[in-house]
Amino acid sequence: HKTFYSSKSKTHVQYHLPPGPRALPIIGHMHLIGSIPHKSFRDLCHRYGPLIYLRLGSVPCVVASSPELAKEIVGHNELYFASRSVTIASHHITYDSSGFAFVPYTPFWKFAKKTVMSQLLGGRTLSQLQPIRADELRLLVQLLLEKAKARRLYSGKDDQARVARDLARENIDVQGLLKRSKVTRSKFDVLLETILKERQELRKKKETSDQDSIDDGVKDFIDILLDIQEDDSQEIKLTRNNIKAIALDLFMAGTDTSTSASEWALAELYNHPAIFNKARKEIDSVVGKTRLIQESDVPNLPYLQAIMKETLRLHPPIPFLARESTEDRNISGYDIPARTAVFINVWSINRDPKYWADPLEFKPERFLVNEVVSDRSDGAVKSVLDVRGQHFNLLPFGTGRRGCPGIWLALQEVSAVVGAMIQCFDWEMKDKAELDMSERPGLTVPRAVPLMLLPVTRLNPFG
Ligand code: HEM
Repeated sequence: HKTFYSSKSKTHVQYHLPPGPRALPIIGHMHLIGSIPHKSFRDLCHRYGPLIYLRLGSVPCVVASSPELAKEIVGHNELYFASRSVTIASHHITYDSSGFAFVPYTPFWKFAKKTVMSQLLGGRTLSQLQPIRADELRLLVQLLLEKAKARRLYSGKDDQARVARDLARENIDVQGLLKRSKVTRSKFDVLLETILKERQELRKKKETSDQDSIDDGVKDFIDILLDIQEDDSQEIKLTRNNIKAIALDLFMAGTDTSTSASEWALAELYNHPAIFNKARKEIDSVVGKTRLIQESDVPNLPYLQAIMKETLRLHPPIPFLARESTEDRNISGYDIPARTAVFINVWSINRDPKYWADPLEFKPERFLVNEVVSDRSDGAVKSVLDVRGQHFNLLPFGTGRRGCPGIWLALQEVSAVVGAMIQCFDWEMKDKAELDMSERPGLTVPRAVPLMLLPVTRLNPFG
């Protein structure tokens, strides 16, 4: 039992906290967290149980590492754990928390999330922008075909979005370092201001001209946000900073995650040629050999979908869900005081032999037949174990109202990209060794060693 001062009731309250190691003065348990926090959390949970209490500097934290606890915390009690704590760096980089991914649970967050879910990442916008994504995939495959001709290694470095992506990564790597985050933000700001100004000029031109030719009816994220800003009937008036912060949030949350998932998928496929060949057979029989795979093929490719799920299970790009409690809650017999940082260790749940057979093996087959679960107690509705947040032993996208709004986009797009890599190329390594599968230290889970493979053209869908 520990006594805390409660600012709400203005009294001292006794809490029955979850177990944990002994804390040091000032730093608390900081010294126990290594460069890969989700691994340190797993090791501590092995010693002290699936729910532990830590103090990271002055921040009280709870780590949960079982599906049952995940269900109790972010499922049954989701309303009390729907906030996020704001670090100084993330506050600064996201325009003083004017966005929504890294902010607490507030009316603004609700408005922004609703807007993002229904408009920016809603079905209509995503299908309208589908031709742009298809074009990007075509360009990527063409680039790789050229590399294959020249027998050059591909490391993703030719990507035009590299500058922006590196900036996003820079922020993640230096979390907490205010100085660096200021530099990162001002570089982002230059990029965003240019885009906004161009767009506003185009909108003005459109207003003054009656040419329909400027307007193709397709609106991207910035257009939609500017429309909302100009619409006086909206419950909240968006500021320029809000628009920039929301655009940045989507960019930061969507880029490294999708890259990490496709890179890990390709690395696992390289190490498992039988799985690679099985996926290729499926693509050949569904898509054929005369055209490039596209997003709309993905629903007809169950094995490719299983490969994506298995990749997200073993290599969740965001290894733990980071939430904050807004009220005192009792979870599994222990007290979690208000304003405690709460981490759900998705990565360790995904690798726990209690919940998965052969957890460290890359086996997409587990998602085809074996793990069919019943959604209803009468067994009437059956579905294959899914990644969308209803099965608490597999939460790569989180769950509930604070869950990832980019699930549909990510699953479609990353699957199509990986599918194209399987359909069009064989992959070789200079020395034919097994790939190094270690993770790079940090808060997301990129590969420690960049994936360097040589594409060999197997099929040119354009030729
Ligand atoms: C493989 C790709 C992706 C993975 C694994 C992933 C995973 C996640 C996870 C675990 C969370 C936290 C959820 C929670 O706390 O319950 C999250 C939040 C978020 N994701 Fe994704 N994500 C991916 C792609 C994307 C894409 C493509 C976008 C947008 C274009 C996106 C936008 C966001 C946003 C804005 C949030 C914050 C939501 C909020 O705080 O309410 N993500 N994502």
